[in-house]
Amino acid sequence: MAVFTTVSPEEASALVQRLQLGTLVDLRGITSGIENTNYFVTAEREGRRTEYVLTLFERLGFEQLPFYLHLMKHLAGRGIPVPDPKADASGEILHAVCGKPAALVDKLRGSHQLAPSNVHCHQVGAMLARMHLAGQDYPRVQPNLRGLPWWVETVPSILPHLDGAQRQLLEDELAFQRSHAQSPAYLALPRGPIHADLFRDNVMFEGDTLTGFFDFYFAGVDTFLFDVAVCLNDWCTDLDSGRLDEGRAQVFVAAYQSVRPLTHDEVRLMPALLRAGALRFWISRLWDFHLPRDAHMLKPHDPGHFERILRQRVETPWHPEP
Ligand SMILES: Nc1ncnc2c1ncn2[C@@H]1O[C@H](COP(=O)(O)OP(=O)(O)O)[C@@H](O)[C@H]1O
Ligand SMILES: N[C@@H](CCOP(=O)(O)O)C(=O)O
Repeated sequence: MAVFTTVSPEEASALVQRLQLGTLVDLRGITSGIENTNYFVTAEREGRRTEYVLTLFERLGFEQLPFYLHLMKHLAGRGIPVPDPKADASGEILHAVCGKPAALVDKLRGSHQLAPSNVHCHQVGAMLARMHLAGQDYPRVQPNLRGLPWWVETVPSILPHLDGAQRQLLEDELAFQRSHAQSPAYLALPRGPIHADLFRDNVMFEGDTLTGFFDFYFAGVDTFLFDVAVCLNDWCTDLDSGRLDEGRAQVFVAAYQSVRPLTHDEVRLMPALLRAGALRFWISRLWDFHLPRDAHMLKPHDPGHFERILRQRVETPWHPEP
């Protein structure tokens, strides 16, 4: 489960009061998730109950968090359905609970769509593009902290845990991505704040209607194409084989392009970015699996899934239809 830090009702109650949200009526640990401690918090004010999500950040520090929290506020202010962080009387949205950095945000309505069809891919694609456009005037800058420099730093600690074929694949792909990242076409790709982890379990639907995106704590300034690739590798991928589902992928990209058309180079570089998106999550899953922080408390995701996806993307490059 992902409650690394136990929050008492007294501590949660003090926060709820400080944020002038009424009185605490319920506090429930959330057992999914792998990064942070999360609780559902219910508060009552003037006879009305509202649900929030309390997150205690277990890896990120006070210096990195303003980028994520203000980005959510910025996007929420522009009509993108993302949780709005709650401020105290002085306007501060980054709090401290149990000595850890913490935030309290709106709980989004709905549930995850874990078996997405074209209808869901269409909505995520269009909303992703809206989010990219809405983020373009966001003034804060922070790189994607799970980008190339982190891959380069992390791979040596993972290699001893792999067999020969896996080592070869990881080293070859890292070399390819390092060289690709120097190419003029890559360096000229459109950039801005991206979510960078918009998987099926970070999006909510009510029925077939998208109600929001959450979990912005891997966001950063990076190429928009990387965000599209991360989504295609999850929303439009057959989970057993790792193959891209051509139909869903075309729908996703067409919906994205109906809001923000891809440039010629974005279309051209799609295969390399699909590989980058697969590599990023293969590395983080291997890292969580072989070098866990607190093994009894979390269930690492299967790294083999992204190894399969990476092999598929190398063998079968994919471009969207014009
Ligand atoms: N703002 C939110 N609204 C509704 N549910 C949320 C929200 N934030 C988190 N959750 C729930 O908590 C779970 C774990 O959150 P997540 O951000 O994925 O954790 P972690 O960052 O630890 O991986 C999600 O799968 C979702 O069910
Ligand atoms: N989406 C990533 C893991 C990140 O965890 P999250 O629970 O914060 O989304 C993966 O599937 O490896």
